[in-house]
Amino acid sequence: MSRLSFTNLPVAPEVDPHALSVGMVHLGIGAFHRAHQAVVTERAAVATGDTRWGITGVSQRSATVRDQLAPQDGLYSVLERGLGEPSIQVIGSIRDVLTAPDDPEAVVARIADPAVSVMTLTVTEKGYRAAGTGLDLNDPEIQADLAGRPPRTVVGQLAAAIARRPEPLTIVSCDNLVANGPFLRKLVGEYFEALGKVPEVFEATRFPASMVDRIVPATTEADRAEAARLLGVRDEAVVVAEPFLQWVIEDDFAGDRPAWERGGAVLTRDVAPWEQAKLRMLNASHSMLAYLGALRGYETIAEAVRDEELARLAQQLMTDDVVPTLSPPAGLDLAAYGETVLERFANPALKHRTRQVAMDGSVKLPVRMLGTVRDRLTAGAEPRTITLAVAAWMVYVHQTPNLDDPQAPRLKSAIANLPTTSPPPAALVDALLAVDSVFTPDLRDSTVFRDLLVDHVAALTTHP
Ligand SMILES: NC(=O)c1ccc[n+]([C@@H]2O[C@H](COP(=O)([O-])OP(=O)(O)OC[C@H]3O[C@@H](n4cnc5c(N)ncnc54)[C@H](O)[C@@H]3O)[C@@H](O)[C@H]2O)c1
Ligand SMILES: O=P(O)(O)OC[C@@H](O)[C@@H](O)[C@H](O)[C@H](O)CO
Repeated sequence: MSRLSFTNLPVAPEVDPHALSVGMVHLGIGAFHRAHQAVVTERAAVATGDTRWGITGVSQRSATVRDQLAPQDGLYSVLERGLGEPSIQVIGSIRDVLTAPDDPEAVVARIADPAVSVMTLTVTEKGYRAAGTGLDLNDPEIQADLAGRPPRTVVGQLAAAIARRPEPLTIVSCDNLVANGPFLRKLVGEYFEALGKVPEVFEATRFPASMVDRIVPATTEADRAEAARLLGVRDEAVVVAEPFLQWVIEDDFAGDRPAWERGGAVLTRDVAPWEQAKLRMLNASHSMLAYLGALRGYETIAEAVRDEELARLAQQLMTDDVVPTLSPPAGLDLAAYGETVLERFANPALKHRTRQVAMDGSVKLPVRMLGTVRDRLTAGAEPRTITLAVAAWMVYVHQTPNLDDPQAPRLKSAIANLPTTSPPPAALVDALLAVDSVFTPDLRDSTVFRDLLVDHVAALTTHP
């Protein structure tokens, strides 16, 4: 079967890719960007006729996405799976792909290009190379960038490009992090300080916060086969997504940008209440279903949420523990939001693997769960259900042989002395609570939190 390309185009994208010039760079061209920001950017171009916002995608680690997209002239499709028949749309907004490991200098040069005024990134939590609330200056890759090689880390790439630009840039983080924009600004600022030189243009560089939402599981061979059936040509770069799409962006830009609001995004002065509601409700319950679901042997989130006990616990996590910590933005009904989240998780066509959502727990827990635990403890409450989610992560860390986590060696060494079956619950809890890159001293010292963890770990290991 022939391959999707300009000459094999069964369904044309809504935008004419030939007409687009590159005005935007994206770091971390994984599945999510292709199903989210690239789609909104294309819709904005269609709505306005503005042709300046073609995208250069940057593959940060492997050349896989470049090798998928290059033979397809950058074209790919989004396979949308709701409750009815799937639909498919070809997207043309990504105009080229650079691979950072092959040519780090080209990445910096493209971000520094005066035609580029805005960029986005989705490089996962670990891509920020933070330790606690600051840049991890002990990270060997950060040290190598600081020593002057063509930068390979995200923060190093951004700093090098910012320093080269006469005009300030706007950098929009689209990762699931608390105050993602300001956090990234702090990391880049610390990098410049470590270099001993903060360029003047940094002051005017903007890092708006943004809340992103669309469930986009990793693409499988079955997805590629379905895309081929629907398109009549093969698309190696297809991404699968649910119909729901939300992007709330802080309206703080240094220069020109795509009219994202015309593509469905919301521009606002304060993203924090949106972001907090999403991370604490959706992402925390997602992770809880992933850990409890994986422990019960469920392959996908949809299977896990069809287990009535797990669905009840996810609901309880949101209503009992999370909602009391939130100040929702005007117009967001938290009870209805929680219902919608569970309905979205139940979408059987998505096949989001529990093990995919469960990965990188050491960097996800602090963002998704531990803020809620802290707020409830401070309020004198017993955060029972959210602590069950943390306990499930602990048992998962213990039971999973090839743990997919940037801190796997540290976590596994913390529990190395425990028996591989039926570890004493208190010993497992104390060993993992002592990992100070995950748990801050206030949480480590809370007897309420520890006792709840021990109870839950005991229950999970005896009656999973
Ligand atoms: N997939 C979703 O449903 C979804 C929804 C909302 C937000 N997000 C955000 O997008 C991120 C990426 O999700 P995805 O589905 O595209 O995943 P993916 O695995 O398809 O892509 C991950 C991207 O991050 C890059 N990356 C990974 N580790 C890195 C590191 N150490 N340094 C630099 N870059 C690194 C990879 O090169 C790749 O481009 C998530 O971690 C999350 O923050 C995803
Ligand atoms: O993408 P990750 O691995 O950071 O997290 C897994 C999911 O919880 C997450 O991607 C959600 O699907 C997403 O945040 C929904 O908008």
